[in-house]
Amino acid sequence: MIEIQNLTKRYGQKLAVDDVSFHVDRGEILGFLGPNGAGKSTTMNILTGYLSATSGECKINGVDILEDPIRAKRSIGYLPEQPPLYLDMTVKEYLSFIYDLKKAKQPKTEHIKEVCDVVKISNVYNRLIKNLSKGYKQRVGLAQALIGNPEVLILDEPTVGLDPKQIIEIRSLIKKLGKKHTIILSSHILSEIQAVCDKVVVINQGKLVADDTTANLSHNMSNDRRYTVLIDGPENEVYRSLCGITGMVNVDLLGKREEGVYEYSVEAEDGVDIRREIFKRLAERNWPMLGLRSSEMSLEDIFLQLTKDSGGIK
Ligand SMILES: Nc1ncnc2c1ncn2[C@@H]1O[C@H](COP(=O)(O)OP(=O)(O)OP(=O)(O)O)[C@@H](O)[C@H]1O
Repeated sequence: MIEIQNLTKRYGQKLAVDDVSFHVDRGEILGFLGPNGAGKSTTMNILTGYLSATSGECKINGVDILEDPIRAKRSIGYLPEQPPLYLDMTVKEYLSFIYDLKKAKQPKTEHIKEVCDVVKISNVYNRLIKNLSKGYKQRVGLAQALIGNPEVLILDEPTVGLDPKQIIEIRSLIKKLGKKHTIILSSHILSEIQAVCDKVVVINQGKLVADDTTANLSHNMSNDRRYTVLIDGPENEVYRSLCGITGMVNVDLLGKREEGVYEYSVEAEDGVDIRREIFKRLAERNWPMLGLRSSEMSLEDIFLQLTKDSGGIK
């Protein structure tokens, strides 16, 4: 659906995007991550036809954005970080204006009504945009992206500046939209990417440093087979017992969590699943296991690791 091949962009001497390739399949929600100045906006601007590339290809639905921008743009709904709203228009006037600009083909009144229903702004249809809350303005921004029913949605930090309730609402709306559209979502809120996206692409200093599913990234980058275990039992004996398990590489006592209850970090040899053996040993000694969780890295840890040379994240 979206195909980016060897994309490079130079601003004079500055190499902003350096030979980046990735693709997004139909119906996927892709998270696009990177620290400040990594080249995200440049990539998105090329993808949406606002900037030309120095070299490389960008195809939307098989159409090259540089060769046939008008056709390619028909498949794209774009919500920039600052939604392009005319504040002195009502929602109705604005969406009607956008409909005309995009030369949308759907029956006008029905289509605008349908879009308003999807993003839940029908109740403010006749209100001036400047009087709407930030969350509602963002929904109007999403509505303009949806006019014309484009297959691809490109959303640049769509939840920036919203309160937690609005963030949850917009996120679930994006998830819902993902059922019908292919979406690229740029965000610096990592939990958002983890909650909403199927796949994640990370760029750093113009280069692609990761392109995988969120689950795979977290799994592959983790020091495989690490768990945190919470055990009700005498600390030294439990420690020794855990150390004695075949395939155990390391046991660390993390600390006391309740009276008589201690938390341990355990690590097994590659390819060895020690969970059952831990359970059996503890059961034999009648030391209840109160919790066992995988210590796989969060997307936040992965992001920091992948971009650690760039001097901080946005
Ligand atoms: N018009 C321009 N002329 C020269 N350099 C530019 C121009 N636009 C961007 N850059 C540089 O290119 C690099 C990539 O910028 P870009 O805006 O794409 O990054 P970004 O990942 O979107 O960052 P942010 O998260 O801060 O928006 C940066 O070093 C930036 O300073």
